[in-house]
Amino acid sequence: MSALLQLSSVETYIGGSRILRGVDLEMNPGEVVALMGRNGVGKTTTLRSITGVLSVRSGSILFDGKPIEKLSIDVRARAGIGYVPQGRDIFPHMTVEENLHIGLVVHGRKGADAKAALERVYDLFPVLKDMLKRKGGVLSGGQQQQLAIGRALLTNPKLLILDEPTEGIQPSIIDQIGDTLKKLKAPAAPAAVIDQASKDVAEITSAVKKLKETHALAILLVEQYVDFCREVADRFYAMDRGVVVVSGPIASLTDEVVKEHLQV
Ligand SMILES: Nc1ncnc2c1ncn2[C@@H]1O[C@H](COP(=O)(O)OP(=O)(O)OP(=O)(O)O)[C@@H](O)[C@H]1O
Repeated sequence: MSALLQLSSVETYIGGSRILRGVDLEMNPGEVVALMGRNGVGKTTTLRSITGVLSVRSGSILFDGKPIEKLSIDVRARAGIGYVPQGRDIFPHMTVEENLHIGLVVHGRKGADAKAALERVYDLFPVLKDMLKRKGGVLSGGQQQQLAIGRALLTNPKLLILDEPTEGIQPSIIDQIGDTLKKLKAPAAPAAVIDQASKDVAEITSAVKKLKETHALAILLVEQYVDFCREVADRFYAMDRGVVVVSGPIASLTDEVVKEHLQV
């Protein structure tokens, strides 16, 4: 099978600093790949180099067999690269419907074509159809992520890039907060918070799994939450200081690897 995406020796600079120091990464069509690593090692920079938000200094990026490293963000998006940035980037004061319509307008989809694209998103994420008139900002974290993914799907991407889909709702962190609060003898409130966080992560997990089952779509996700990666990814890459230090099938992401390369 020929690779959908291939990064070879990619070097990217930010303000004179060499942030990526020769990244090699490959994805096949339909694969879910987790890009992992501690804070500041270059994961988001790698994603931005692929989408074109940052330009690469040297090395090559092939998408569908063609070099894309010199193309603009728009051209890469039209070639089939969909991107959901960190923080999801939805408009909190606009309704779900308006958020999706903006996606259609930006990508020039109209009429029957636009309607079909929307129906596909509603089929995948029925909760969005139930909440069309709600403001984006009042949705739960899991629902906001579905909205952001839904909007990115309106371009019919071959590759969907997700930057930290569980960001801000990691139960491990909330658990710790919960434990601290429990020690302060206030168990009621944190239990509710933990329930919501687990629900959000469950929703995001199921959204990614659903995409995996129903689309010939490859997904590259940056994620620090190891259990989530083990649940959804086929393979992983772990980065350290601007290079990939270990990669393999997700089953080879052992606790030792986590301890050596991922744990803070
Ligand atoms: N706009 C910027 N200006 C200067 N340095 C930056 C900028 N953006 C990122 N960096 C630096 O580049 C390095 C890599 O950042 P990057 O965001 O790619 O890391 P990351 O692995 O995604 O980590 P995180 O999980 O913290 O986002 C960091 O050391 C960061 O300080």
